[in-house]
Amino acid sequence: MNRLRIATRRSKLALWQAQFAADQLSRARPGLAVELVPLSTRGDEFQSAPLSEIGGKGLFIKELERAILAGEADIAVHSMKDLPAHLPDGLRVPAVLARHDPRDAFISHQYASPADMPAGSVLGTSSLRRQCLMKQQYPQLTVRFLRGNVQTRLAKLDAGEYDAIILAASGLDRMDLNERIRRRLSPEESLPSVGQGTIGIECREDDHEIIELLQAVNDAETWTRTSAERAMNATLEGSCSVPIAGYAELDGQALRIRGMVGWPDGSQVVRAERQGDASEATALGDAVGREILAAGGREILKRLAEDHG
Ligand SMILES: NCc1[nH]cc(CCC(=O)O)c1CC(=O)O
Repeated sequence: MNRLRIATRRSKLALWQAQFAADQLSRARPGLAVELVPLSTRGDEFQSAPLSEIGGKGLFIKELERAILAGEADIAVHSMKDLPAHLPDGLRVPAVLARHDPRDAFISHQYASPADMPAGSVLGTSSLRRQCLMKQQYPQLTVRFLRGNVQTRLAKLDAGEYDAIILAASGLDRMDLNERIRRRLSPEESLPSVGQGTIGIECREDDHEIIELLQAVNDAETWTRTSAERAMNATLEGSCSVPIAGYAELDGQALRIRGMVGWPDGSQVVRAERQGDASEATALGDAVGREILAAGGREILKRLAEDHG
């Protein structure tokens, strides 16, 4: 193999991430000719509708997966946050790159943190997780729907449509827009999304040559954290139409994973956490998921599924 084709979405952030992965792969295999294959996805084309109405998270990645399965690309580079709990048959993610900042970022012209926002202030986010966690702590806020790529969302804030917005810190760091960040929210303030800040690489599960190449850029620590978070998500059967968070940290071999499921208006939040050895990552993630289900999460997920018909 001397040529590697990388399927990517066309947004600036997606292209940056694909190029970042391309650079790491080129370093791991000098002489490899890496090229990007930019594709349009339904999620990018229908930016004004709520994701849950146009088909959910999978929309951003289906076209990239189709291209790999059709042999039009060898790999696809994704934000792990955008990958559903279960991958389609025939595909796998053999590598994740070293995680960037997993935290949520608070951005505002007037306010330094969510706690400073007076009653009735408008916070922009279309993440049900961010909405739920902010409303739980600051019920006086009005949360308003906000979609579009990172640049579009910042432009809507600047146009005065919102008093503040929340975005992933990693996306802003990658786009060199981090001077816009007023506060990086701690996991206690805003428990991150499963996979946030992590770039993953997907390929065909029978493509052994590519899998071997990808393993050279895999980051072991990120892999362990991702495994724990995704195991929790799989147990909860998480989708993007549900407020779900899952965040794992590693200190040497000591793994800590925290998770939550909530009601979108913040009126209910169920949390659980486990600590254990890194070798037990998936079991710990699964245990957090099961504890959340038993402590009221199952009821919340059932009611949300009924609401969405
Ligand atoms: N929901 C879209 C999305 N998917 C991944 C990121 C950020 C990059 C990452 O998590 O690595 C973003 C933007 C955001 O949430 O602000």
